[in-house]
Amino acid sequence: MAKPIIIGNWKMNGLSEEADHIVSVLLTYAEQNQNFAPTVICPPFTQLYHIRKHVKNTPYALGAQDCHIAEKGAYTGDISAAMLKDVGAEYVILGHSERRAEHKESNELVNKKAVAAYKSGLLPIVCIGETKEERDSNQYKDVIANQIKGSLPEHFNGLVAYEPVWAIGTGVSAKNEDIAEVILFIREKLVAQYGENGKKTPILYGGSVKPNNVKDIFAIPELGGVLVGGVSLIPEDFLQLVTIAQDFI
Ligand SMILES: O=C(CO)COP(=O)(O)O
Repeated sequence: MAKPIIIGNWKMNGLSEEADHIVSVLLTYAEQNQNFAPTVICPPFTQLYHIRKHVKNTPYALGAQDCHIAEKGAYTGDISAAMLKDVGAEYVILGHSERRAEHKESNELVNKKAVAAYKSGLLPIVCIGETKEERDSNQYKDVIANQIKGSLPEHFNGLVAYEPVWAIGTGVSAKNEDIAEVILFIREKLVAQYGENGKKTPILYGGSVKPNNVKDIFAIPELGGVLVGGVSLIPEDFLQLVTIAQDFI
């Protein structure tokens, strides 16, 4: 297995001073350590162009946190995948539960965004995951199956992130056996939908990933990496995840 990928989702955080601080800590680490696990940082749109200049020719890749379905046009306030590519992004997070909840993003919309991302040369990171009510009422597999079927386009070349909504930002990650069960379930669904290609899609876990639980999470079979929120804003802790990932090949 390849080294797990680590993706930091800054969410709506990172004014210039904070962004510069995080990036400078990451760059110092990169100067001192070679050949480390693939690492992606997803700052807010406002920081992408600036950070691009600093991470160019370093091991860090850049991602964004959303994109519009159209390439360009009369969509005031929106940002297209082509624009993200233009400022150096290689990845884009789509269908995060915070967007599904706050902006009522449907599986159909996420699907169209994934197509737009792919057409512009970005790798979509499509987020799926059940709410606490859906887990408690034992509907989580149906929800996840629907999200996979609805959110992933016919031709999909990207990553899937399993983020149970109830584990995000709570400080308490899902139990490893629960994560493991869902990761295998997602793998089955991907193989059913895409055949051989479905075996290659990296499946990530997100939800209160921290230095003290990441080692056990990386050990989960079929897991391709982690999508990290809060800890991505604490560069020393984020880099501990990167260091721990080294041991997983
Ligand atoms: O939503 C997340 C990443 O996209 C997870 O956030 P936390 O790591 O803060 O729980």
